[in-house]
Amino acid sequence: MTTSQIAFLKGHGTENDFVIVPDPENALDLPASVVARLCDRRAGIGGDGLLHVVRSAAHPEAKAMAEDAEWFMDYRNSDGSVAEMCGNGVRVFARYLERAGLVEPGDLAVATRGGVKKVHLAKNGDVTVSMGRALLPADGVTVTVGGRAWDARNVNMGNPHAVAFVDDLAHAGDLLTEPSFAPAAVYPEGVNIEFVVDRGPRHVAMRVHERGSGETRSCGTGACAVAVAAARRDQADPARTGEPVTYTVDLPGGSLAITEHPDSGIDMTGPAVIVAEGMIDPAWLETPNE
Ligand SMILES: N[C@@H](CCC[C@H](N)C(=O)O)C(=O)O
Repeated sequence: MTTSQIAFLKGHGTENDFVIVPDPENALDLPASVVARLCDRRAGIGGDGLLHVVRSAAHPEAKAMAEDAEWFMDYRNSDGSVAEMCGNGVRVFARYLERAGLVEPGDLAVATRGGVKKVHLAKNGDVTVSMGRALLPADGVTVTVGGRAWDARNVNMGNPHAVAFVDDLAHAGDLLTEPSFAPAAVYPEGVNIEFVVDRGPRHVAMRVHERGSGETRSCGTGACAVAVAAARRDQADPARTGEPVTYTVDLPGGSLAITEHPDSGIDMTGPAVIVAEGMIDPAWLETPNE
C-alpha cells in the first residue's frame, strides 16, 4: 500500500453502502485485507463493499472493454473478495463519475467484470442500469435455515443467486451466518441468497444474504434475480408473452423497479447517493491492528 494520502468517498444505493476509492491509473495496491479494513464498520470507514474506480485501459481485467467504457468498476465485497457484478454499486459508481465531472450527465457506459453496462442518470436522481439478461440454470437447489427448507431458483445475473419464495421474511432468521444450500457443487464460487414474499400484483419484498458481505439492506443483482424468478413463477416471462414486465422489489433499504424486456434484458432503476468524501489517514493504513 502506498504511504501518500488516498481520497475516498462514501455512497449508497437503497442503503447498500460503499467505500469509493478513485484510482484512475490503477496505482493503488488494494489487497483483500486492506479492503476488509476499509469496509469495517467499527474500525474502518464502513461499507457493504468497495468501488475501486479505475480507467479501463489501466486495468488488466478491463483493457478489452476500454473502447466501449472509459471507466471500470473494480468491485470488492466487504470481506475483500472480488465479485463479477454489483447492481447498486454500478449506480453509485455512475453517480460518482458524474459528480466528479468524469462523464457527461445522462447516458454512459461502465465496464464491470460482468461486461459493459449502460447507465442512465435521470434528472430526478434515479439511475437506471441495463443489467443484461439473466441466465436460469436448471439445477435444483435447496436453501435451509433452522428447521425450514425451500426449493430455490438458480439465477445468474453475472453473479450467482439462489431465490427462495417464503411465507414470512422472518423465516430467514437473523442471517448472521450464511444459510445452508445444497448441492454445494451448483455454486462452486459461493452464492447470494434471497428470501422473497409477495406484497401484491408484480410487487415483492426480499431479504438477502450476500456472498462476501453478509446480510445487506439491498442488493441490485439480487432484486433482478428475484424479479426474474417471480416472473417465471407468475407465468409472465416476457420472452413468452412478448410484453415487458415490471416488478417493484422492496428491500430493507428502499425499493427498486425491475423491468424485464422481451429481447433486451433487464433494466433496474433506483436512487444513488454520495454522502461524504475525505482522506484516508496513511498512518492508520500502515498499522493494520489499529
Ligand atoms: N450488492 C450487490 C452485489 C455485490 C456482489 C455480491 N455480494 C457477490 O459476491 O456476488 C448488488 O447490488 O448487486
